[in-house]
Amino acid sequence: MARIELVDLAHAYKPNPAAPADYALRPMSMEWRDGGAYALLGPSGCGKTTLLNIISGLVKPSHGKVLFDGKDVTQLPTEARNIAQVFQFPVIYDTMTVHDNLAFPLRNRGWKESEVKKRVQQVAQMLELTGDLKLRASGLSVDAKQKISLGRGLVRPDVAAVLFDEPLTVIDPHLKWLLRRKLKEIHHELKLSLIYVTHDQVEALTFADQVVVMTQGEVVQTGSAQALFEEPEHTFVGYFIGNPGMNLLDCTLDDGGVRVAGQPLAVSAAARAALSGAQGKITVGVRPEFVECVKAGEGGEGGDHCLDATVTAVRNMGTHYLAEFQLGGATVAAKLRAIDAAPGDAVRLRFPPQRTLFYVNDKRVA
Ligand SMILES: Nc1ncnc2c1ncn2[C@@H]1O[C@H](COP(=O)(O)OP(=O)(O)OP(=O)(O)O)[C@@H](O)[C@H]1O
Repeated sequence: MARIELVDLAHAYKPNPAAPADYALRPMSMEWRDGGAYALLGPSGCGKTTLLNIISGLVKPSHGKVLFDGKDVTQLPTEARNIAQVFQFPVIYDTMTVHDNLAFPLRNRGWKESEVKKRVQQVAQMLELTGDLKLRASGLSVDAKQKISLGRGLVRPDVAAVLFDEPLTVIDPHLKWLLRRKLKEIHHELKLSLIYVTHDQVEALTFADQVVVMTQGEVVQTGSAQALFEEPEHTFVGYFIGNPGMNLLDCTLDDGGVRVAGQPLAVSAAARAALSGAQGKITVGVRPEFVECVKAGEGGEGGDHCLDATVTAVRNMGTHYLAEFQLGGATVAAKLRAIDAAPGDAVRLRFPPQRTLFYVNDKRVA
């Protein structure tokens, strides 16, 4: 297992990149700890695969270095990096048994047969493949074949890292749910360094200790599921994580507070200080889980943290109501335990100050 450092890393597929948009990966530096489980999460085209391929050695970066345990591996080919990889589609030997497929990476490195047997049993048990060990891979379903690919990726204990590129794409939804949790348990047990590319937030948040969120070739935040949910450092993280994502509303600075859709919204002293003199686009963010709905004319004690809005939709989701409101030209979503209003009604929406975040040019300031 290895600590992985990315130092001033950047990559452009086109020659002579000039503008930031010319880069598939914009300049970044970060360190991933030995034995950590990391997910690279972002929409299609944001640069996840480029970053994974730079770590595996399939792509040589145009700038910067990749270090494994302090050793510069940037110019080393994939086979000299001591990594395991699992791809979207199964990569296995159809004519071999499941056992021999799992044993292959170990036998290739000269492991004793008794040790091979022990390790294969351990990995097969974790992936619930024990009953299939004697079967020929060719007769198995695509799900089972992909489990073998996962097993082959996880079987060597001495790799620098195991890299996964959307490995659950072909897996049936129910098994996908089980495997996500399984991978987390396996990580806990085998303590391998895992790097996992996905565009699926549930997959990333279930599997990883740390999620690296990317957009347009840039890493905008690395954090735990809780940090990404509660304290998104960038408006993209607020929007991309959560279902629905964070409410993000344009606002203007006002004496002692801000204005949202022309209405005053009181802010904390800390937020006021952070916003004072801000230049550029100012955005207020509050997650649908934290928005409160009170009747028009009522604001209770927190009246100055309320804004007038109109209900546009209410859906009963079984565990909660998902309500939508019109606030000026913007839409605000709220997940509510109960709602005493119907579409067309005037209400007040309360943004609790401790759950209300502020962004200047998309970066969080308070
Ligand atoms: N070999 C290549 N040559 C030129 N441009 C490329 C190449 N590979 C990727 N790109 C471009 O680099 C950018 C990042 O692509 P990348 O595949 O890394 O993103 P991704 O987040 O993994 O997307 P996806 O989930 O769709 O694979 C995209 O604009 C893509 O078109």
